[in-house]
Amino acid sequence: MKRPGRKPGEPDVSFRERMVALRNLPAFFKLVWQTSPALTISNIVLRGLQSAIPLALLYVGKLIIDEVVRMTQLKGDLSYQYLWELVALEFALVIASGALGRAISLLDGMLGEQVANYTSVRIMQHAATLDLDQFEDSTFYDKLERARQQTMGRTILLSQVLSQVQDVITMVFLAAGLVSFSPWLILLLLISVLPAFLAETHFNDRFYALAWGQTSDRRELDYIRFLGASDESVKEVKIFNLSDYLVQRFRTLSDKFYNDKKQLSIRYNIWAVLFAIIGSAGYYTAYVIIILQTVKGQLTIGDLAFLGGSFRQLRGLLEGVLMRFTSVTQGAIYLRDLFEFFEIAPRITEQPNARPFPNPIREGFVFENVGFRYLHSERWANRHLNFTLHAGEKLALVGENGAGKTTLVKLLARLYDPTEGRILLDGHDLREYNLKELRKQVGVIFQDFQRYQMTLQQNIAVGNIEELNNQVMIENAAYKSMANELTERLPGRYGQMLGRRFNNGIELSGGEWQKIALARAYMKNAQLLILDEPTAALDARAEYEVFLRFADLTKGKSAVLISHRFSTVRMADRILVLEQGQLIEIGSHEELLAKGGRYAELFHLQAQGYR
Ligand SMILES: Nc1ncnc2c1ncn2[C@@H]1O[C@H](COP(=O)(O)OP(=O)(O)OP(=O)(O)O)[C@@H](O)[C@H]1O
Repeated sequence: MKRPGRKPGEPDVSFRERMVALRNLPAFFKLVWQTSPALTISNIVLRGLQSAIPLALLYVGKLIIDEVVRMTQLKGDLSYQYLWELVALEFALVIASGALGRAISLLDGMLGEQVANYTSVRIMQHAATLDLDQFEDSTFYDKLERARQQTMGRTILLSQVLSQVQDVITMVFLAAGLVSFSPWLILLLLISVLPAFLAETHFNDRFYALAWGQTSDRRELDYIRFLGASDESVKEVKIFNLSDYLVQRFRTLSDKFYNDKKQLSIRYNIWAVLFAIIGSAGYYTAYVIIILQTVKGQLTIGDLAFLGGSFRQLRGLLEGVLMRFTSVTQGAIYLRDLFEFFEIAPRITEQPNARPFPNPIREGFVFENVGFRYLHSERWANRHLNFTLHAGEKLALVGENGAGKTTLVKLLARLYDPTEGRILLDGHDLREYNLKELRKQVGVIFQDFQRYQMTLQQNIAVGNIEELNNQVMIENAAYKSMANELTERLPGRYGQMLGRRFNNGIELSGGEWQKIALARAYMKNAQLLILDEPTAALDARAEYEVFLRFADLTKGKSAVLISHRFSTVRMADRILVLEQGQLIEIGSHEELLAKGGRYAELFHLQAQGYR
């Protein structure tokens, strides 16, 4: 049933749905258990002990009062021994309760933090298995964001659920005592607390819907906060004078969140006060009844203290349990987001009996009518691609911006699978091959490569992280890409922290970063090397040298180069010209020039610029 005031797409958190969400709790506790069995068990045992203490305290209190009353009515020599024993017992109980409470919150804190860390690790691990296009989908991002938020929230859920169980046990103890005197008091208790519980459920539902509806706006808010104060954006923010605009946008969004939440919070608190009055009225009705019975002599003064105390505590606990119930179900609903995220499965997977990747590649890659369309896009980024990348061949991709060059190499590296057609490698569909081996054998350096805020050594080693400590290999790769020249001016040499984010980090120029990225390509002995604009940031001399080495170093291996510079492109064996995702020309530099087609036109255009 849709409730009034609900926006389309907002989740409907009915009572039933809350109960259903509770089904996530066992899975959650499994996760808690996996995190630390020892902490989990200790926590449960301590809480079990703690839950019996309130009843014991009340009962000893009653015995003390009854004993005091009895003694005041006696004449002559009095024996205090029993009384002092009772007082000592109560003292011991109070001390035990305090110590247990501390121990429990210590365990809660430790366990909660471990659960948060463990969940973060699992989110990272799972995210790493997912496909590139899943990351390019904003609904996926929202889910990832909600899953991430779970990690801290779950610490609270954990202690809430455990406290809930503990309080229910305490209540059973207290109720047992109360029932033996007058069962209907329990009924009165339930009736007085119920309205507050229903209101709580309703408002929690509204708060969740509000948070749910704000997920993507919140991402924008975080993004603006980041843009407004980060080393990456500060340059442009200053030059374009963006600060006021960003602040304004931040204010608009954050004010909207604030106002939405404020209205709901005010309404919630007004209702909460009203229902608390009903709860108190119930308590005092019961109290008056107990007082009257005591006056009539049906109950002792100790009974009065015990029953009054039990009832007050029971009411407090019941209220707490019912209120907490809604936040526990709330937490369980958020857990659903977390577990749903874990359920997202990658589509780019390998079959159970995947083929080993050929080593060496014998024939090469054959594109058979390959087409690719991005998710949610009407346009084909690649279409009707038919060509062969022969084993050992160096192929260059040329085309205007948006022609589909990067998309083509992403298909080749199996970051996406073709929407139509297929890519064969040595006669078999690329999808049939072992994916891990494929990732090892196909090396790609993208134009938007990462500048890791790590040491130079780590920055190069990311190309093959298993060799992180292989100094010889790293220096070799650096030599091949000319990144080695850089080390001469880095005080920390290969151990030098790069970037500005961390202490003593040194920032590099665009071309220097590019040489490091190139070194990554040499870190593994891949059979197919794909370089997407590998020299765009290099100066002319560096570019020339890089390519001399490249041709030499990749002898016998296949390579695909994307470049807008014809000085680079002409070194390839063959050149493939793309236009609007389609292949329009293919051949060697000389052949294409002789043909006088699009390639020749683009080539002369660039050459003219240099004249
Ligand atoms: N992740 C994406 N989601 C949706 N569309 C995309 C995505 N990436 C690229 N496109 C679109 O696909 C088309 C081909 O893009 P591609 O990046 O392959 O071009 P390109 O030839 O490498 O361009 P450039 O020379 O500018 O790097 C473009 O129209 C682009 O807008």
